[in-house]
Amino acid sequence: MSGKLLVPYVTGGIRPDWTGYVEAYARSGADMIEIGLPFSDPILDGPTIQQASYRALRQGATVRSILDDLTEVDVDVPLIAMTYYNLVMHDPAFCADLAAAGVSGLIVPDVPIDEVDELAASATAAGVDLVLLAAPTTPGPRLAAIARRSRRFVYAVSVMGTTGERDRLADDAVRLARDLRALTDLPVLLGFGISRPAHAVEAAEAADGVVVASALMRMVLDGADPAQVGAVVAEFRAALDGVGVPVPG
Ligand SMILES: O=P(O)(O)OC[C@@H](O)[C@@H](O)c1c[nH]c2ccccc12
Repeated sequence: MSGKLLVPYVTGGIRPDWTGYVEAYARSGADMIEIGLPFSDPILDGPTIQQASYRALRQGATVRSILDDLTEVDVDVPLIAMTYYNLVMHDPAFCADLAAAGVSGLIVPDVPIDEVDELAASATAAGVDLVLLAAPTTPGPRLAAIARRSRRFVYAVSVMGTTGERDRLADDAVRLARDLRALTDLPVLLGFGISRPAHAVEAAEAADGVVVASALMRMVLDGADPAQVGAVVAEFRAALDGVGVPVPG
């Protein structure tokens, strides 16, 4: 076992039985699970997660309905919510509601670090870890601040642009992960464009693990059931477990 972390994603409310994906991911070796709370204007998302968000919203998914669904889920794996600031900023109870539903982390990618104080305070008060993101163009001093203020892990965004599948890991990704590793003892997880187990292996040379979303959500949009998507999560798990382990013979 390499100890590399695997964080698969699912859009909350994508199907009536969507929590089945959460359970399948947990059984397939996920270390944490990212739950997208769909928002109508997901500016950082590429076509796959956009489509998943719209589909969930059309089916009536709300923050409330998703958190209610999650209270019924019994998994040992930490749940990390991801959403946009719009859904968070008007609701003083947002972080407390997450905690009450068993969610222990939060990613809000459109809050710049200079404006994160209020949200960070309410997350801390609720016992929710606010995960901050860094990008390949983030300047050094800012990178240090992000590394210092992030909780649970630091999210290293592998490319400038939107979420979505890519053919190969960006060169900048490995450099960013290395830079962050030098700044913090928290795990550094790479995300954006990790679409195949081979990408995860490459990413894990420098990072402590990966976030995988679009590659899984494309399957979900195409109708794959929890067991089928869980099988792909298990492939990522097996690939990461092989990192740094000598090949026998
Ligand atoms: O979809 P990808 O390329 O595998 O990347 C993960 C990413 O989608 C997921 O972590 C996430 C979904 N929406 C986001 C918005 C911003 C930052 C991160 C996210």
